Amino acid sequence: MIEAFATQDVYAAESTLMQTLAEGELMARAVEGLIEVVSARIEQLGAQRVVALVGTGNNGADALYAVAGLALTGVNCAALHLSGKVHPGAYAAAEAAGVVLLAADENLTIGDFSWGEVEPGRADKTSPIVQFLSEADIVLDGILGIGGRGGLPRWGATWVAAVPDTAYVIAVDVPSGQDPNGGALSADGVFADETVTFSVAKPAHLLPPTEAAAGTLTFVDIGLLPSAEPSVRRLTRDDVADLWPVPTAADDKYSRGVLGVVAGSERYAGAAVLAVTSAVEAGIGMVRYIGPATPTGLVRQAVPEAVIGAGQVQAWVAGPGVDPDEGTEAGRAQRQAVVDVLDAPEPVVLDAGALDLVDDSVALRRAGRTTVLTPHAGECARLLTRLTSQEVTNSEVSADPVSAARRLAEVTGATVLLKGSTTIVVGPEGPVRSQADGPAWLATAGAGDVLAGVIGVLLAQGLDGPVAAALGSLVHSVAADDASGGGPLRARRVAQALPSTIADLLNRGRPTVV
Ligand SMILES: NC(=O)C1=CN([C@@H]2O[C@H](COP(=O)(O)OP(=O)(O)OC[C@H]3O[C@@H](n4cnc5c(N)ncnc54)[C@H](O)[C@@H]3O)[C@@H](O)[C@H]2O)[C@@H](O)CC1
Repeated sequence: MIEAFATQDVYAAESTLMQTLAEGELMARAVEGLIEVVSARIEQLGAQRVVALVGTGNNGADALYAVAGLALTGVNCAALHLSGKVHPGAYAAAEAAGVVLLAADENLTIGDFSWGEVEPGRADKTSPIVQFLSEADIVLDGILGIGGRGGLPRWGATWVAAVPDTAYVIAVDVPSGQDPNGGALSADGVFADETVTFSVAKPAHLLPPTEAAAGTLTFVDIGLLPSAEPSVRRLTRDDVADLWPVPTAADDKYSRGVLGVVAGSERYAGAAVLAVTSAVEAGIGMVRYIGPATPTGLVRQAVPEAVIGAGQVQAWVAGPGVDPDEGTEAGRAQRQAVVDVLDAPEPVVLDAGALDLVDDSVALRRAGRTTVLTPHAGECARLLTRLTSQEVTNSEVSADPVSAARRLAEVTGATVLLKGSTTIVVGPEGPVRSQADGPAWLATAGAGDVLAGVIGVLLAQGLDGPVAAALGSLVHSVAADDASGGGPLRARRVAQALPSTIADLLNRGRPTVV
């Protein structure tokens, strides 16, 4: 599991740890790890020149000490820093190691040359800053770390605008200008190829949309161990074996969980097949399917294991392919079946068409009962608009998905899984969960029906809402990765990949006995 901690908790852990260490030891560990990572990239990329952007805090000191260390091993290194506002120890080390140093003023002048007119994104080629950075193969961003607040200062934005497109950008700890605790993305902040962070992730690394600015996340262990609760959790493939329910010899099909699936309509009949297939492939004891004639016929044919009709279940999936507008008798009956599920005592996944049937009675009706809502951004915006009587747009949800998911969890009392390239899970309490494991090919019709089936299986087997949602999302994405092999995929293949994906994940790390 990857856990991200809020900056105040990281600072608290730092100060506790520093009391046990010699002065400078913690930064020395960070710098040593940073040098190791940058050296590896120099080798991999055949890089000739490394340029550090050095801010006024310890983050800048990390970057400057790192280029000093690299220069001592013969690497061609340079550093841009603010005149008079640089860590003295790091500056002395860089000077002694022969790092080429350029000091710039906060008021955007260097000597007589004013480069204050350079607009971020439209760097003036005659600017000495642009020229200084033009030869950089690797740029080490040490402008702001976890002490950064309120985006980049103007001088910092101008430095970033001068970074050549061809450079490989490594952010030290946090991409400068992006809020370390996550939040809106800053367009003139750093968009790194890689971020080297220390011991633990920060929320910006795991949460959309700032996650997009962090690039690949690399950890350097400096011994930090925050005692606070994490703000964000992300499951990894290594966690699956500990969480996924595995049957024992004492189990039968009923004890392994029975899932009720209310899915499909005349118009969206295939969704029923996908959700039921997914549940069966993900290892449910039994599926009971409820739906109109056409999807029922398809389910009978495609999934002979499914039992048609109501009966006792341990959890429900309601909504895939349910058409909220179907005016037929069968359509009305299917909507009533969804409404009945809303009142069921068992855990429930409400997806797609069922979300349109969620009104402000849901918090009361499902109080004390496990409920997982699985909207995408558009469905989340529609739900929030309806439930809060305030217009919320799709783009508002996409710009700050964490706040939107939190708000929806608050007003419904449910666990909200907000779909996206990074999927967010917010429970009624506890940390935010974030999963970003699937290939972009997974953005395909029917993928959500398969996801709902997997989460339903986990709820039927007794997992709580947030864990079922996050684990379901991870396994669904890994199955998609396995099915895709780097190319296009259809939702049915994601469902069909589930048995071998789950087997691989369960056997991961298990020693082979020959
Ligand atoms: N405390 C420690 O012992 C360690 C800290 N480490 C590094 O130290 C970093 C944190 O250092 P700091 O606490 O000095 O914080 P930063 O280096 O992130 O910068 C804080 C400085 O920038 C200023 N600042 C913040 N936002 C600004 C803005 N928008 N415009 C202009 N100035 C702004 C602050 O007033 C402060 O002077 C970590 O991210 C990490 O890189 C590592 O060396 C590990 C050990």
